[in-house]
Amino acid sequence: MDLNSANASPVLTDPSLINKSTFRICSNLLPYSQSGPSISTSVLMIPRKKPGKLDDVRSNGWLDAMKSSSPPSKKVQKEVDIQDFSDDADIVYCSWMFKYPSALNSFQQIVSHAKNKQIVIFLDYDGTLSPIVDDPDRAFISADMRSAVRDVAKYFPTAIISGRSRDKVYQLVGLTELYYAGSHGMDIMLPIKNEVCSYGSLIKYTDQQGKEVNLFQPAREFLPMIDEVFRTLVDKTKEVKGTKVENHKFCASVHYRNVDENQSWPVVAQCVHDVLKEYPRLRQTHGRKVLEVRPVIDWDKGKAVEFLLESQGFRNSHNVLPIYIGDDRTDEDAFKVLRGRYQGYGILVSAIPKESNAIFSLRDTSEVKEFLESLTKTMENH
Ligand SMILES: O=P(O)(O)OC[C@H]1O[C@H](O[C@H]2O[C@H](CO)[C@@H](O)[C@H](O)[C@H]2O)[C@H](O)[C@@H](O)[C@@H]1O
Repeated sequence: MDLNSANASPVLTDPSLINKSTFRICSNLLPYSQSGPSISTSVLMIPRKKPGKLDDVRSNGWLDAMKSSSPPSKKVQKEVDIQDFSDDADIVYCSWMFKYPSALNSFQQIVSHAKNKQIVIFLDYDGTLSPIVDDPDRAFISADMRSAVRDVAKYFPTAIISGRSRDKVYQLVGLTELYYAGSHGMDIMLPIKNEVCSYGSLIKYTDQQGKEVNLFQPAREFLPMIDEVFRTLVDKTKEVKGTKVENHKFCASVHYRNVDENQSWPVVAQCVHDVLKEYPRLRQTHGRKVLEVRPVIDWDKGKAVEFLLESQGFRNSHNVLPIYIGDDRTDEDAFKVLRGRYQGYGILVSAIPKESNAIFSLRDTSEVKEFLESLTKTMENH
C-alpha cells in the first residue's frame, strides 16, 4: 500500500485507498435490525420552543441540566474518595458495561463485522481525543494520540466532528489527511474530488495549504447573527466570574465549568436565556459544563456523518461500517444515525454510567488511543 498517497490530500485519505484498506475478515450477524431513520436530503428549519415559555431558568430544567452535564472534576472526586462509595461506583459501572460493553473487550466482534466493508472512523475532539480540562484553550491532544489518529487514517477515512470551529479543531489536531467538520457539523471541508451529494450547494475555498477544497455550510446565513450573539453573550456575562464565551463561527459556547455553582450558575443560565429571547432563530443546547447557542436548523453531528459518508460514495449502507467515538450529548445524534441505516458502531467515552444511543463504551481518552492503535495493528498484521 502506498501510504504516502494517503497523506497527499490536504484533508482526507485518497479514496483509492479506501477500497484497498477494506477489512476482509469473516463476519456473520449484524447487531441491529435493518430499519432505521431515513436520510434527510435537505436542511430544514425546525421549530424552536416558543420564547416566553422559559420564564425562569430555575423551574424550566436548565439548572438541573447544567448540574448533570459533566461528571465532577478529578479534584472533587478526590475530596469524596471514600472506599465504600468507590466500591459501589465500580459495581454500578460494571453493571452498566453489560449494556455498553467495552469496545476493547469487543474488539474481535467489531473487526468481524467489518468483513467486506469499509470502516470509516468519526472522532469527536474534546473528551475523546483530549481529556476534559478546565481551560478550553488548553485542551491539547497528546503526541501519542495524534500518532494513533495519523496511523489509523492511513487505513481508514477518518473525520473529526467537533463543536469547536473547524479552524480551531484543525489547529489542535494538526493532521492534513483527515476530514474536519466544525461547529457541530455545520462547517464541513472536503476535497473537490469527493462525490457531490444531494444536500445542497458547496462553496469552493482555498485551504491553509493553498489547495482548492469544497465547503458545506448549511447555516451560512447565520454567520452575522452568531457573531452578534457572541458579542452580546460576552457583554452580558462579563460580570460573572469564571464564564468564558467562545465563537465557533456557526455556534457559540458559554462555559460555566469555572463559575461558582451555587451563586452564579443561575445567573449564567438567566443571561443566556434572556439573550436568546431576542433571537428566535437560535436555540440553546447543552454540552459538558457548557451552554451552546446554535441556529434552528435540522442539522447536527448525525447529519454531518450522513453527509460525509454520502460524499465518499457510501450511499449503500451494506458496504460501509462507520465507527463513531464521542463523549458528549451532541454525539448522541451521530450514535442514533449509526444505529439506524448504517448499522455502525457508536462508542461512548465515559467513566460514569449514562444512558446513550451508543453500542459500546470506552472509559477515557487513553482507551480511545488503545482502540485506534488496535485497529491499526490489525491492518498492519493483515
Ligand atoms: O464536540 P467537541 O469536540 O467535544 O466539543 C464540545 C465542546 O468542547 C469544548 O468544551 C469542552 O471541553 C473543554 C476542554 O476540555 C472543557 O473545559 C469544557 O468544559 C467542555 O465543555 C469546547 O470549548 C466547546 O466550545 C465545545 O462545544
